[in-house]
Amino acid sequence: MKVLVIGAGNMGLTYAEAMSKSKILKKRNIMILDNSEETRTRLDKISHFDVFHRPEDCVPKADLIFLAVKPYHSTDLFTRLKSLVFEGQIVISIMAGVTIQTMQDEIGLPKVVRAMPNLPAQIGKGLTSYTASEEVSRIELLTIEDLLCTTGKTIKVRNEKYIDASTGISGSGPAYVFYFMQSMMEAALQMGFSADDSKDLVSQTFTGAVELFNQSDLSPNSWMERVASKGGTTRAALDSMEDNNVNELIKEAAFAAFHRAVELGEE
Ligand SMILES: NC(=O)C1=CN([C@@H]2O[C@H](COP(=O)(O)OP(=O)(O)OC[C@H]3O[C@@H](n4cnc5c(N)ncnc54)[C@H](O)[C@@H]3O)[C@@H](O)[C@H]2O)C=CC1
Ligand SMILES: O=C(O)[C@@H]1CCC=N1
Repeated sequence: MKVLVIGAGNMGLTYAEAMSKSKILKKRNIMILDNSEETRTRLDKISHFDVFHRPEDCVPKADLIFLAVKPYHSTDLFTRLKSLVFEGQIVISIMAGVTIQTMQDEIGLPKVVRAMPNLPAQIGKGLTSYTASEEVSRIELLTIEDLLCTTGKTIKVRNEKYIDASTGISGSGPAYVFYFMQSMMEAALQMGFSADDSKDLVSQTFTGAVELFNQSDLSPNSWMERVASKGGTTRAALDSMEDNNVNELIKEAAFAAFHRAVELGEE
């Protein structure tokens, strides 16, 4: 099976690298198409990929076309793909918002998988949700799931609404965690810690808390109660967050991303 990854940015290259290490594909079975000369020059130095700049040289050779360009580049790309694709090819898209129906109509291929990964895929700790058009067979979907699993965990969702929803939770989610980390690092600096110490204080706190959570069946609320003593310091912090409605604001932010994903699909 030959896979063509279109768009070798943060996510496309991550998937190309991960898939190339899997047993499902041989290294030479991954092709990359990117329209940035700078990116292609950089990639040419990584010998295990065949890198292309003209769709006509690679699209007809692919069994599976993995789309990883920004959503606003998709329309031009679809127009170029339409005359080059042939029946039986499968499209996998990780683009936020862009719907299966749009890809079927604009590329002209019925077999489409829509997936939403996240940035920790870069270190094999990603979470990718996915769903497929009914034209994709169960066997094809099993192979695709194996490919998506090369970057971490996968969850199959019922329909595209959940792809947009997971964009608001796991797709954009790493940025919310970094937002929280940035705020805590700024607080540490204001308290007088050095930049290095601020980084250690915050990063080890996040790592430790997440590992505790992962190794137990307790909810985040139960863990919060274990940290907070009555009348103590943590209670003061949690009360301050409650008074400022932080819980609601975080949910509002996740829904903003969800709604933006839906909106991108309508643009
Ligand atoms: N960055 C993230 O955390 C996540 C991104 N995504 C989705 O992944 C997609 C890619 O995002 P990034 O990798 O962050 O973008 P990026 O900007 O790092 O990479 C996009 C690449 O596509 C190339 N490109 C643009 N138009 C092209 C065309 N017509 N033909 C060939 N190559 C073309 C660009 O040169 C660039 O190398 C987006 O649609 C985004 O919604 C999904 C989940 C997480
Ligand atoms: O911000 C974005 O649109 C993409 C989708 C999920 C993460 N990054």
